[in-house]
Amino acid sequence: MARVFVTGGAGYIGSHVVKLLGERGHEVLVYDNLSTGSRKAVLSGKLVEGDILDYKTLKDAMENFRPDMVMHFAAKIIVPESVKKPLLYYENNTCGAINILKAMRQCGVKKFIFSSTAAVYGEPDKMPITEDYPLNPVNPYGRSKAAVEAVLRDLSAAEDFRYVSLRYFNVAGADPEGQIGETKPDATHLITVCVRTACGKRDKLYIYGSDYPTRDGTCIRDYIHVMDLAQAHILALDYLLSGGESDTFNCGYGRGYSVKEVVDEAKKVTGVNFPVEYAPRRAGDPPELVADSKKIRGRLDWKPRYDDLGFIIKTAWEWERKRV
Ligand SMILES: NC(=O)c1ccc[n+]([C@@H]2O[C@H](COP(=O)([O-])OP(=O)(O)OC[C@H]3O[C@@H](n4cnc5c(N)ncnc54)[C@H](O)[C@@H]3O)[C@@H](O)[C@H]2O)c1
Ligand SMILES: O=c1ccn([C@@H]2O[C@H](COP(=O)(O)OP(=O)(O)O[C@H]3O[C@H](CO)[C@@H](O)[C@H](O)[C@H]3O)[C@@H](O)[C@H]2O)c(=O)[nH]1
Repeated sequence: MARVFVTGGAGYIGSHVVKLLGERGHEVLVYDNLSTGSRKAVLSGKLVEGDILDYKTLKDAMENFRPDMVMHFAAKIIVPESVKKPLLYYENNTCGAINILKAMRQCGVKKFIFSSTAAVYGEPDKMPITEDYPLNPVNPYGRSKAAVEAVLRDLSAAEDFRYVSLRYFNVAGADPEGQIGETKPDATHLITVCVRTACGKRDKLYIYGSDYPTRDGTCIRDYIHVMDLAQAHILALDYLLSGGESDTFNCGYGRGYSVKEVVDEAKKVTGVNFPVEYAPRRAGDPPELVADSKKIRGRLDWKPRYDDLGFIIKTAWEWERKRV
């Protein structure tokens, strides 16, 4: 049993991890400013409303809770927004993470799990992507996260501090038990947009770019079910608690779907032939991102349960209809 301080635990991914932590008997404190998260999504432990950029409130909350470990989800996450507002991203994602690491040092907390991203790789010329592929992010969001990874490597080399950095690919779907899911009204993620358009909450879906060098001209991504990702966090926690060294793992299934393939599957799963229109490319989008996931499967014994695009869309669709 561990005491886990979870920043961003009221958000989409964090809330699924918090649910699983609670089910495994871990003690949770969620620290979240509720900018995109929601109080109702926190199914286990307590919530302290605070900003990671507010050092005093952050440190006090950590000091009072005395965690064994920090899981850090709080971040700004929208690639095109990061292109328009880079300072917002560097401040929240890079400075915010440094604040947490400083508070951890002051409170004597030495274990950290970081929400990194496939966006740190940029536009690799080789698929699938292994963890040792050189980092060359092509947008401020990816750079704001790659900067944190550099800090983590240096800190781990210099001090008694160990971390796991999980590089998520495209996270989608919802809790199969239907308790939580994506709630952000302005969510931009493809599968969320598909099911919201199928529900009639949006008029149409735009496919951004049809001239990429891919099999059908639309971007390819590796979509991972949010509950399989949550399970990866539990394994990373066990790994660090049992003395594991600092390490980095891709979180994806290892196969990619094009935007068009996802849209077609969403029409099939929902049974709705929702309106779709082609639009110009979106700034900052790499053509293809597919994980090589051998490392996490081998070293953490990660066994995904929901590796099925139709099932991922189905859980997102059921969640979306329930909250109509
Ligand atoms: N969704 C994806 O596909 C994806 C892919 C790769 C990486 N990630 C990473 O996963 C993490 C969680 O993403 P998500 O999809 O759940 O996003 P989200 O917006 O649903 O969750 C982020 C949470 O952090 C909180 N937050 C943001 N800034 C904060 C601040 N300054 N202080 C305190 N709380 C703050 C928000 O209120 C929210 O609850 C992020 O670090 C993101 O970069 C997400
Ligand atoms: O309405 C839409 C929404 C998305 N897309 C396309 O679908 C693909 C996936 O886009 P999206 O679901 O917005 O995810 P990404 O931009 O790939 O980024 C997500 O996945 C990254 C990891 O791959 C994470 O780092 C980011 O936080 C997360 O937002 C991209 O080609 C988009 O251009 C559309 O064509 N229409």
